[in-house]
Amino acid sequence: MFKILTLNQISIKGLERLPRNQYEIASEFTAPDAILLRSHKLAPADIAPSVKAIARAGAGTNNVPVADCTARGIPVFNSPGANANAVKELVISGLTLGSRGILQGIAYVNTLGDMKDGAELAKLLEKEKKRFKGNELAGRTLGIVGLGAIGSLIAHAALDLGMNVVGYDPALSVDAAWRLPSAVKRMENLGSLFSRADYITLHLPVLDATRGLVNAELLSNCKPGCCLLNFAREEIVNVDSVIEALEAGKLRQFITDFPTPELIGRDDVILMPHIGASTDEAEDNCAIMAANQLDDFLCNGNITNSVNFPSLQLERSGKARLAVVNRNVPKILGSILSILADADINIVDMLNKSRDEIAYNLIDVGSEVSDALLADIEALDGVIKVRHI
Ligand SMILES: NC(=O)c1ccc[n+]([C@@H]2O[C@H](COP(=O)([O-])OP(=O)(O)OC[C@H]3O[C@@H](n4cnc5c(N)ncnc54)[C@H](O)[C@@H]3O)[C@@H](O)[C@H]2O)c1
Ligand SMILES: O=C(O)[C@H](O)COP(=O)(O)O
Repeated sequence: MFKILTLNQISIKGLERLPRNQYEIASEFTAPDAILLRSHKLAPADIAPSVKAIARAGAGTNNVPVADCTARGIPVFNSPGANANAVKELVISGLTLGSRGILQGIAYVNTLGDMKDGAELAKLLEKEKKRFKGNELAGRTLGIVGLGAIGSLIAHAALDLGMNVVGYDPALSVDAAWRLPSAVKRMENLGSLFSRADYITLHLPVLDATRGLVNAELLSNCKPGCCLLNFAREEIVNVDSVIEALEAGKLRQFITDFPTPELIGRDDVILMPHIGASTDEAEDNCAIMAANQLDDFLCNGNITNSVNFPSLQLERSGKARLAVVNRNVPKILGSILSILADADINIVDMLNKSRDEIAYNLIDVGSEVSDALLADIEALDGVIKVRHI
């Protein structure tokens, strides 16, 4: 029986992927086998020694201490693309809210509750509506920073709205490049994107290299009247620089899913409470993907969509399976295989892959493996974790 610790509310459709005869699921456990979470901020000390895997039902894993998990031999999974459509739809709403006086118009109408004469009300609204006039998106240029799962969906939607689209992504994967519409113009650097766009939307992860990326220097490139949207992460944008750019008229509006105190109450800012992925569909998709990946790892040792481990799947064969995590240095695999050979244990199938500083091995053997032999493998210099599945 595996114990799964949930640190956020996880969609029931995902939890149903973890059958009750194999899994106990609760929000409190002292020695869980795995952690399933969304945006809960996890500290290294919160990860019990019993934890074998962590699954983030969502895209960003900046709330998980990934480097610490790698050092401890714990794979961290996420759900790439599973909430991308939800974010795309909210960004399209952001674009329309940023181009017309929609929120201001709604707020104005709501002040008129005392007017009881319908004809008078209609006359007043016809007189006042010019205050809420805006501009169309068609013909304007949208700059997309980060052209992965979300950025590429937004590129398609913006082109459908008649916008021109320019994009920047220095780490674009081949798969992501295939998904991009050919009409997206590739920008060589962020400065060029910022100087061309009427609207700029951010869809990149927070990393050491992207923290504070949108700063005063970059914002100085903006066309006056530009509108910036941040549905990626708070840390990517320097809020003081954004406020200065708003006050200098460099930016007309800032629309974000990550409010900070100094932004609240400003007329030139639209704040949402981190609801980019808050749809039934996205919550179900993310939870199902995360739970399936966790199940396949705990039951078979297979790894799909990990942010720190290599991707690796091996059909089950033989009597038992060993899953071994070790430092990615020569000779360790040879030492593991020698221990098995000395114990007369035949290897039926095996797969070994590495990613950065760690290597991961699935070894199917023809006979049962004793606890003493597992302890010998675990005691090898450079071996981080051994599981007998
Ligand atoms: N508001 C929300 O609720 C919400 C929901 C989902 C995701 N997000 C955030 O959006 C981010 C992107 O999500 P995704 O699903 O599109 O991820 P993704 O991994 O599919 O795409 C991210 C893209 O950013 C690119 N990138 C990396 N560094 C870059 C840089 N310096 N400049 C430009 N591009 C760079 C990558 O190459 C990749 O193509 C997530 O990491 C998460 O932080 C927010
Ligand atoms: O990175 C993500 O997937 C989003 O920020 C969604 O976060 P949430 O699952 O807490 O809504």
